[in-house]
Amino acid sequence: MSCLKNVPLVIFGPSGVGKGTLIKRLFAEFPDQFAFSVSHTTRAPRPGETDGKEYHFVTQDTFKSLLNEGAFIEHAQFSSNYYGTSIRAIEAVQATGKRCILDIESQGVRQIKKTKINPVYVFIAPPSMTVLRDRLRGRGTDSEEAVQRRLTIALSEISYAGEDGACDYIIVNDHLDQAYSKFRDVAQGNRIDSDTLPRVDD
Ligand SMILES: Nc1ncnc2c1ncn2[C@@H]1O[C@H](COP(=O)(O)OP(=O)(O)OP(=O)(O)O)[C@@H](O)[C@H]1O
Repeated sequence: MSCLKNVPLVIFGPSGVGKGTLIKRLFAEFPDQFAFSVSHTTRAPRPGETDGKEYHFVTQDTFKSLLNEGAFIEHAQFSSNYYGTSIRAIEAVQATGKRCILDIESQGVRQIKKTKINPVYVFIAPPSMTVLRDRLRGRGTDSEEAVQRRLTIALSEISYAGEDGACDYIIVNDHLDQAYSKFRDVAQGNRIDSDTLPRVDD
């Protein structure tokens, strides 16, 4: 077993690129080897959600105290709610012997780089902007306006991934089986050859 297998694995990349699809397949193939950490949130639990399972549900005051104590390696605000990944949540996964998987945005990646956590960073890239647009449309969860917004953010994520030291590996999610095979290799602590970032002028 490689020592790389125990450090958290951070997956980031544009919305709609297929991060969730790859992670779902990994969890299905190796249910005992990988897990998400349980994030904190100030949003209210939805029906069926349990505190400590989907999220640690906390008040804004508790969230702010934890933030001031330096409990979070990354946090973000979406609409009026805060979300954060705590060091303890990562340690809780590690204590079970599983590898912790973090599916986050590039803002979170920048924050984690300032902490003592030293994960492996994998950027999942689309083969092209056209394909990304088609996947976002095909998913059918966003309005055309939202798709355009996501594409604009995607451009800056891809540009960040191209910066020196931004990520350890780039995997282009073109053919799912091939991308998954590379992703599984990295998740299992192996080294792979990075793919090349797509041109973004199509
Ligand atoms: N290699 C692939 N080829 C074709 N379609 C794919 C591929 N990978 C994923 N998809 C499809 O693209 C859509 C977006 O995938 P997914 O929801 O996994 O993206 P995501 O990166 O997790 O997005 P978000 O960050 O918004 O959650 C889905 O409909 C999925 O089935």
